[in-house]
Amino acid sequence: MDKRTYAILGTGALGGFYGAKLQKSGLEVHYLLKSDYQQVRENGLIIQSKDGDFTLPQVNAYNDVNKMPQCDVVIISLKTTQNQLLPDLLPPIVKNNGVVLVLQNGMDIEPEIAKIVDNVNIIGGLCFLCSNKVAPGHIHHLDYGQISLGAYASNYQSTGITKQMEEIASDFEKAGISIELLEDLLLARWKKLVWNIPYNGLSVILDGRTDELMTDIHTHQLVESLMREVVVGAKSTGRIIPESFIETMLDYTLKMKPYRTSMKIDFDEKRPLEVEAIFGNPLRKAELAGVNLQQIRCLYQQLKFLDMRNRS
Ligand SMILES: NC(=O)C1=CN([C@@H]2O[C@H](COP(=O)(O)OP(=O)(O)OC[C@H]3O[C@@H](n4cnc5c(N)ncnc54)[C@H](OP(=O)(O)O)[C@@H]3O)[C@@H](O)[C@H]2O)C=CC1
Ligand SMILES: CC(C)(CO)C(=O)C(=O)O
Repeated sequence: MDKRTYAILGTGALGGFYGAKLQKSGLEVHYLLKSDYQQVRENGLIIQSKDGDFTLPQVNAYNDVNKMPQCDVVIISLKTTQNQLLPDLLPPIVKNNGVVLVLQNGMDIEPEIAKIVDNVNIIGGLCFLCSNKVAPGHIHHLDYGQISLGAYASNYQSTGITKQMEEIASDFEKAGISIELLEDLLLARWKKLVWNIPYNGLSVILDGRTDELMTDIHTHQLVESLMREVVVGAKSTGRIIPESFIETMLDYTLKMKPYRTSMKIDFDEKRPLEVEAIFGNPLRKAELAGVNLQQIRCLYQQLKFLDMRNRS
């Protein structure tokens, strides 16, 4: 096959970074933008990265999906708070039998995509990336970058490794992004939440960076106890996360450069928070299985209040 073409639905901290890396490796990439459209169309993208800075003076920039070509792989890199737009944004650019690659944090996004487009391969990707958009078309990649990929099948049945996953992994690896292929997407989503639920939630509620949450004994204990509750949530849906994974996530965060989580950045910028995808959906999933995740519910309720007050 010819080289695969990529569309980036939401050219921000994550989509801008991965899209630019794919383009730099020689692939054709088409970027959907909103407020940065004019700037990026005229000046391209600037990537400031711990792995080496680079600029792409010319990119295929759009502010309307109807002007974009259909692409082999459509990467969803909007904030989940904008996913209500997907019924309009996705169908025009997805190829029959193409791939929709969901690189967003949270749970239960893929079933929503499956309702919007059929005859596509839906793949979820969990990104271990620390990246911020610091100005229009200017992305600052601070740390990490690895993606774990899993294919979606109805009700998150485990699928094995698909041909499309291997092809995407090959494109990303050529672009310098390391990829892990997984057989069970639901397990991968729960594992990512072991990080996102405590740190994203507490960073907003307690107004703290990751290093601050780790050095104080009380917040360190709180983080750990929330991680354990995510493990209980995973178990309620038949997914087992080993005890050692909690240690790995604590260690990963200790070694991370002091980081303002993406949810904290959204809060500080008075943007909507991804509360439903990261907290509401896993809570409801566990509830359906008869399990009440009390500590996570407590975070959810506080975040809903803070989010509403912050934007009113
Ligand atoms: N940043 C990171 O390091 C990580 C992020 N994630 C996840 O990735 C996802 C994306 O996050 P992130 O990249 O940080 O978020 P950003 O806010 O940086 O990027 C989202 C982009 O989508 C654009 N957008 C919004 N609405 C539209 C629209 N209607 N048409 C076109 N573009 C639009 C925004 O443009 P505008 O600014 O003009 O509104 C923005 O540039 C989230 O689910 C997040 O949790 C996961 C791991 C790490
Ligand atoms: C875990 C992390 C930092 C990416 O590795 C993230 O997902 C976030 O900031 O939301």
